[in-house]
Amino acid sequence: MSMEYEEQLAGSLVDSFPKDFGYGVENMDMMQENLENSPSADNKPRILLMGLRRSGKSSIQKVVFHKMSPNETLFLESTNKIYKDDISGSSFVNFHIWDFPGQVDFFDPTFDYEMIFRGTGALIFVIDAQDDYVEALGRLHLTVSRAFRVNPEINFEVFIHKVDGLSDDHKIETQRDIHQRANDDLADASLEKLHLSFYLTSIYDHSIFEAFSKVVQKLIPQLPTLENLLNIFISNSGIEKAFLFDVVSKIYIATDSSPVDMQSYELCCDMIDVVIDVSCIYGLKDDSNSNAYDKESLAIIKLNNTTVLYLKEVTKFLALVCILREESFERKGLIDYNFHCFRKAIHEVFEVSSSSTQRTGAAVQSSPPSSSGNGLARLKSAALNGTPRSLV
Ligand SMILES: Nc1nc2c(ncn2[C@@H]2O[C@H](COP(=O)(O)OP(=O)(O)OP(=O)(O)O)[C@@H](O)[C@H]2O)c(=O)[nH]1
Repeated sequence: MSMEYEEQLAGSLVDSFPKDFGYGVENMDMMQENLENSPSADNKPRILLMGLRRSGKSSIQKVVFHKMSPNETLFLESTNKIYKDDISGSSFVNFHIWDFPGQVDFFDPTFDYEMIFRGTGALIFVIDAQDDYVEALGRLHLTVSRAFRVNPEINFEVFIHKVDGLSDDHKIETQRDIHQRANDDLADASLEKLHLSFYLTSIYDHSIFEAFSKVVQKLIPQLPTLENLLNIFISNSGIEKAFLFDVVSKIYIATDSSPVDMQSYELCCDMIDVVIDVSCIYGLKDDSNSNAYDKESLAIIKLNNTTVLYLKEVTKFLALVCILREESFERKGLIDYNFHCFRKAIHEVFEVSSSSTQRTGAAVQSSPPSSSGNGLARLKSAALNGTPRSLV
């Protein structure tokens, strides 16, 4: 079985990867040198955060990528200029997020929206669901129609945000209404080809991480290969669900093809918090070079409902988190062997993709989170400001 498994994994690596996005791999030193000399080193894909004033754009960015606790966002000041955030220093996901001030004036000659939209992978438009959203819908239409004309390849994502203040019925009704009106506006403008995806989000639960995961996944050209590897891994190991997580942001960059249920995702996010917290408190060595998340990172949590959570390091940025039944965990040797093959395959996937991005000069993840730099600081702050939920 194991040989077959390796063959299947190898087979699935034959896919060729589009070369426009770059992601993290582990043997980075050589690559970093090349990149520093590369003129296009800063040519990273862009995710734009747009929406009316106070809709929650900066909060989303701070909570997801800077581990700010949701309550602290109450004190965020209004953004007055475009804030460019390069989150690639400590995360697998290698892109820029541009947070726009509430009112972007497309008619302002100093605002070169063509240049901005041309290099954009995804445009997230945030609508405050607790407010009257008529004005926001008008703005959404103006923004996406302009962007679409400049670059029809952009993924248009609408976050119906702050839904923590809404009842379940109200949430569904708001989503239906916004969906209907936004698409009617597009149909009136003969823009039926422009596809909008909608998400109900809040920074006070995991919905914002889940939505961001889906946005980011659409930008990962290797996604089908990753899903394929995860499917093969879980079916040969008796595992029920597996997520490949970016540890710092807790975005899952891929999962197997069985449906994602929110509780499983939350459980896995919480496990990452626990592992990093415990590692920060008890796992760091005295020298300042040690890292809270490293090659040795591994955790097994047995729940009282015969479920086992299993976390293992895959790369400097990625962890595999699995949910399985206790009886399947009895074959831990098999799971570990299959994991070994899976890990090897993941490394090959990103080595192939990074060597192809190097050849084309596109951006790749250049600096792993050094213990003294951003990475550890963020992991440490993750430990201090983990998500506001306790273990489910
Ligand atoms: N209830 C609730 N409040 C939120 C949520 N997200 C953000 N907020 C609050 O919304 C307010 C505005 O958030 P910001 O992130 O500053 O909004 P912004 O869109 O960046 O605003 P500008 O910089 O003015 O464009 C803050 O008080 C946040 O605490 C959410 O999911 N739920």
